[in-house]
Amino acid sequence: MSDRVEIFEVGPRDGLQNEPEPIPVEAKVALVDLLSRAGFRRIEAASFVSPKWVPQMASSGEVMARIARAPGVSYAALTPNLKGFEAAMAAGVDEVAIFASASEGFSRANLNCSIAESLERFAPVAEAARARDVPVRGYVSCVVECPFDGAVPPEQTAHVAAALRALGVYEVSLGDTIGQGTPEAVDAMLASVLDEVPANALAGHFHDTSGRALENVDVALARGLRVFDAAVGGLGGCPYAPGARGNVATEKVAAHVEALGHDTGLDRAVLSEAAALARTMREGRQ
Ligand SMILES: CC(C)(COP(=O)([O-])OP(=O)([O-])OC[C@H]1O[C@@H](n2cnc3c(N)ncnc32)[C@H](O)[C@@H]1OP(=O)([O-])[O-])[C@@H](O)C(=O)NCCC(=O)NCCSC(=O)C[C@@](C)(O)CC(=O)[O-]
Repeated sequence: MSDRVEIFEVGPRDGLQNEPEPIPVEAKVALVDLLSRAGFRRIEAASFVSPKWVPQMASSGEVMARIARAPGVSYAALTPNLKGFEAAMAAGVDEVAIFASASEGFSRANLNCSIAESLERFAPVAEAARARDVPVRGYVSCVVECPFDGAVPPEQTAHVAAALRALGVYEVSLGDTIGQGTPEAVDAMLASVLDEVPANALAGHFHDTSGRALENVDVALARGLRVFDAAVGGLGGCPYAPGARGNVATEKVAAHVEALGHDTGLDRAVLSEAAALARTMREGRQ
């Protein structure tokens, strides 16, 4: 078996957004530039959210202005509303992401509104993106477990994934935001989501809080998913999800899926360099 597995690199955004001390723009740019040489097709480099909510991402425009864009790489950013979308366009972002939650508790904590209200807010973003021919990705957070509401029923995740698809997202990334998903729970969730969205329009986004991320990658591979979000060096966490730790490390996922016979198209030597840089960014505060 040698089919392609794509790793969508989220380190510069999901990885760094939770860092408590401001990281200098030069360091963020150096990380993105290194990742640009590693062979990713897509790198989430920025987030145009309220700086009051996520101060670390306030420098996103500057980061986008200073990175050396590699041909063929799509540089992505989160955009929770039209204000974020316009800022992302001004910064030259190639694709945007809207992000909903499968649980009401996390939706309130992360976006200050209900799931239904968040979907209403995303509609004009999706419409504006369509008008400009900008691809839109969708995230669903807390797909199996929520730090506020507990276990999330699979149908609830499927409902939100379907709603994002209906808004026109080309891919729905399913987030085990706090990394508490067991392989059984992830499998049940995927079975339900696959009734609504085909595997080739889904991505797995696993945090490694409980050390089960690779098992969950295996479950998702068996269900036909071929895209996984990961953060180089295992950076990460979500400021509005208590207990959320790092995203699964990119180099770990790459080694794992390559050992299973999949091709990632990544340069593992450059990836190691990027992981070392990511670790120094995190260790800067230890
Ligand atoms: C959605 C809001 C804005 C609502 O926040 P709000 O306070 O309800 O909204 P508001 O409209 O009243 O705005 C408050 C202030 O923010 C400003 N503002 C408003 N929007 C923007 C914007 N786009 N860019 C810059 N500024 C903005 C706005 O202008 C105003 O400024 P003020 O008048 O007070 O000076 C807020 O809740 C927010 O920014 N939330 C984002 C939280 C976030 O980024 N969380 C982390 C990302 S999600 C995640 O990590 C999960 C994921 C995707 O990785 C998958 C997984 O693992 O599950």
